Amino acid sequence: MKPEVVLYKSLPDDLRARLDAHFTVTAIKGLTPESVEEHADLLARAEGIIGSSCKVDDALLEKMPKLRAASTISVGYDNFDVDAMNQRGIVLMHTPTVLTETVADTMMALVLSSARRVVEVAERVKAGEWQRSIGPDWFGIDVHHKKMGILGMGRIGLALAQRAHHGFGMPILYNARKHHEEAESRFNAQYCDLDTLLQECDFLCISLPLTEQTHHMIGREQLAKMKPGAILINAGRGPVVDEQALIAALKDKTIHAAGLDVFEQEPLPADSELLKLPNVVALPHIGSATHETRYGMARDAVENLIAALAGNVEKNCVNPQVLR
Ligand SMILES: NC(=O)c1ccc[n+]([C@@H]2O[C@H](COP(=O)([O-])OP(=O)(O)OC[C@H]3O[C@@H](n4cnc5c(N)ncnc54)[C@H](O)[C@@H]3O)[C@@H](O)[C@H]2O)c1
Ligand SMILES: O=C(O)[C@H](O)CO
Repeated sequence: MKPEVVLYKSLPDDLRARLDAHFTVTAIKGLTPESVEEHADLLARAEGIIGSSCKVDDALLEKMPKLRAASTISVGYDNFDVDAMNQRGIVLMHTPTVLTETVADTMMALVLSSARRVVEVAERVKAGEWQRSIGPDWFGIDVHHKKMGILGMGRIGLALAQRAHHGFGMPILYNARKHHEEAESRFNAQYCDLDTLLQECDFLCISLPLTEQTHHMIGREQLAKMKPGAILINAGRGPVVDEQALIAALKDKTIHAAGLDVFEQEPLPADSELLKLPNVVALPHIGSATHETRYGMARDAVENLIAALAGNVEKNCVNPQVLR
C-alpha cells in the first residue's frame, strides 16, 4: 500500500504524476478550518502533506496522528510549529537554494524602482503628465556606490550582496546571527551591529526569516536611527517590520522610501495606508514568482517528500534530528 499524502496546493501535471507514482494523493483546497473539517478522515490517515501558505499548528497536527513528513513549497517555514513537529517526530522539508537568485533579483528590482521612482513616474507617463522635458519633481536618487545594508546575510543576502557589490559598486554592511566569511571575502562585506547598520546604510535590505526574535525587529526606534535619505526594502517576512511604525516614518519623512514584497497581512488590504504613499513600491509577495523558479520549488518539494517518507533527510530538511 502506498502512503497517503494530502496535497494542498496545485502542482504542474508532470510533478503531480511523480507524486502519484509514489503515494496515494488527494488534493484539497488549502488547510482552512472548513477544508480540515471536510477532510478530517483523510487527514487522520495522511503520512505526508505538501503545499504552501497555510498554517500548520499544534491543533492541526493533533488531527494528523499518522503524519511523518510535511513538505512546504517555500524556503520560509514560519507557518509551521516546528517545536510541535519535533515533539511528534514529524520532519519538515523546505525549498532553499532553488529560489535564492530569483529573490535577490526581486530585491534589486525593489532597490532600483524605489530609488528611481520607476513605478510612480511610469504611471505619470501613462496618465499623460509627460508634456515637456522633465524637471526635479521627476528625479530619483542614485543607487550605484551607495551603502547597501543587508539584514539577514544568508543565502538570499549573499546573492543580493553579489549584485549590489559587483553590479553597482556598493559597499556592503550587514548584520546576521553570525559572521558570513564568504560575504566578507568575496564582497568585502563589513559585519556590524544593528544600530550601526541602521545609522550607516543608504538601503536597508531585509532578508530575515520570521521568528520570535525577528518579529518587529524594525520598529519606530530603529527607523528613527536611519538616515532621512535611506530606503527600506523588505522581502523577508512582513511582521519583521512594524508596519504602523513604517507608515508613520514614510509619512513624516523619517526615511525616504520603501520597497516591500511582504506585509503584516497578506494579501495587503486594499485600504492600507501604504498604498496611498507615493514613496512606497508594493509588490504582491513575488520574490520567487517566475515560471522557472516556481516550477523548481514545486519539483524540489515533491522530491523532498519522496525522500523524507523514505527516511532520507540529508537535504532540505529543517529538523533532521527527529529521525536521528
Ligand atoms: N519575498 C519572498 O518571496 C521570499 C522568498 C524566499 C524567502 N523569503 C524569506 O527570506 C528568508 C531568508 O531566506 P534565506 O534562504 O536567505 O535564509 P537563510 O537561513 O539562508 O538566511 C537567513 C539569515 O537571517 C539571519 N538571522 C536569522 N535570525 C536572525 C536574528 N535574530 N538576527 C539577525 N540575523 C538573523 C541568519 O543569520 C541568516 O543570515 C526566508 O526565511 C523567508 O522568510 C521571502
Ligand atoms: O519563503 C518563501 O519561499 C517565499 O516567501 C514564498 O512563500
